[in-house]
Amino acid sequence: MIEVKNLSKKYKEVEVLKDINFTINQGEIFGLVGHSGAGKSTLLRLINGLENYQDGSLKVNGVEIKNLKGKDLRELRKNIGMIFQHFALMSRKNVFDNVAMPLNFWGYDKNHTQKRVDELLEIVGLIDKKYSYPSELSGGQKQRVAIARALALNPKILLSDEATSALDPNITNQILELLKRINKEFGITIVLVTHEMDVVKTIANKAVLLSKGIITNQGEIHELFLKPDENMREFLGEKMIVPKDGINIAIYFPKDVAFECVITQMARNLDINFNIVWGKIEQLSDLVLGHLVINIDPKDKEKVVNYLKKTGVLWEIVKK
Ligand SMILES: Nc1ncnc2c1ncn2[C@@H]1O[C@H](COP(=O)(O)OP(=O)(O)OP(=O)(O)O)[C@@H](O)[C@H]1O
Repeated sequence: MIEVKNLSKKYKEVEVLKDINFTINQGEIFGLVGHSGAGKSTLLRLINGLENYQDGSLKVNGVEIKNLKGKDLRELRKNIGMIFQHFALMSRKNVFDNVAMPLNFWGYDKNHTQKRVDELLEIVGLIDKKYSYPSELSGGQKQRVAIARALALNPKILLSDEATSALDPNITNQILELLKRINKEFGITIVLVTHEMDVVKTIANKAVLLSKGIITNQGEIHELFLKPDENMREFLGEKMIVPKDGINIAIYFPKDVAFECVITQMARNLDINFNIVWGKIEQLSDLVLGHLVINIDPKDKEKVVNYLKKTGVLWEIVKK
């Protein structure tokens, strides 16, 4: 659905996206994650043709975005809804008129617009606020209006630029639940830009991690979290503090063995003692992942390694 190949983007002489490659399939919730200035918003603007790129290819439904002009570009944007951190609502228009804006722009008749706006306000749970003005709404409600407006023309893709960054955690979760429901019920592909890994963890299926215009990591969410490498750990702000003595072994529990008693069984079967020196359970959108570090006596290393190889868990010896 969205295919990015060897894409590069420059602002004057500064290359802000370098050799970007990824594919987003229809119906996915895909995260573009990274620190401020990584190039996430730029990438999102390239997808809906708001900006141009110098090298490489960016195709939406097989169409090269760079080549689109005039009516074709407007048609592309009709198929792509967008929501923003600060909602971008018109303060002088009420909820109904805000949601009706795209329908009016495309010249739909009054009856269709009335019906469609009511339908959308039902979907986002705001039918009772139809005649309220943005200033009378909470942040979460404003974002719901923005979501309704973004869906007005039945887009195939919804782009979300830090849509929950201005909201508190509780409201963030409600908006993420709404986005999940929209994705499921209408099959809309969602691309979300965020600097919060929690957001991606909660709803995305796949993500790319961007750093200074380069993709450092990409894949299924559970893979990214299952065995986070240096880049992921740095992004997550995670510092593993482990003992200097002995051998530290990190064990990652994939989805199908997350709850099995690998550790206790190993202690019993091998008749050894060890310490658990670091641990974390990660709740992802629909699964739980475990990550433990054990500290063993060097004399047990071979036994433990051989045992772990047989269990099917992922593991590695932590470098000192
Ligand atoms: N219109 C522009 N002209 C020149 N440079 C720009 C322009 N827009 C963005 N940049 C630069 O491109 C780089 C990527 O910016 P971008 O906004 O895409 O990052 P981001 O990851 O979305 O960050 P943030 O979360 O802070 O918005 C930054 O170095 C930024 O200064």
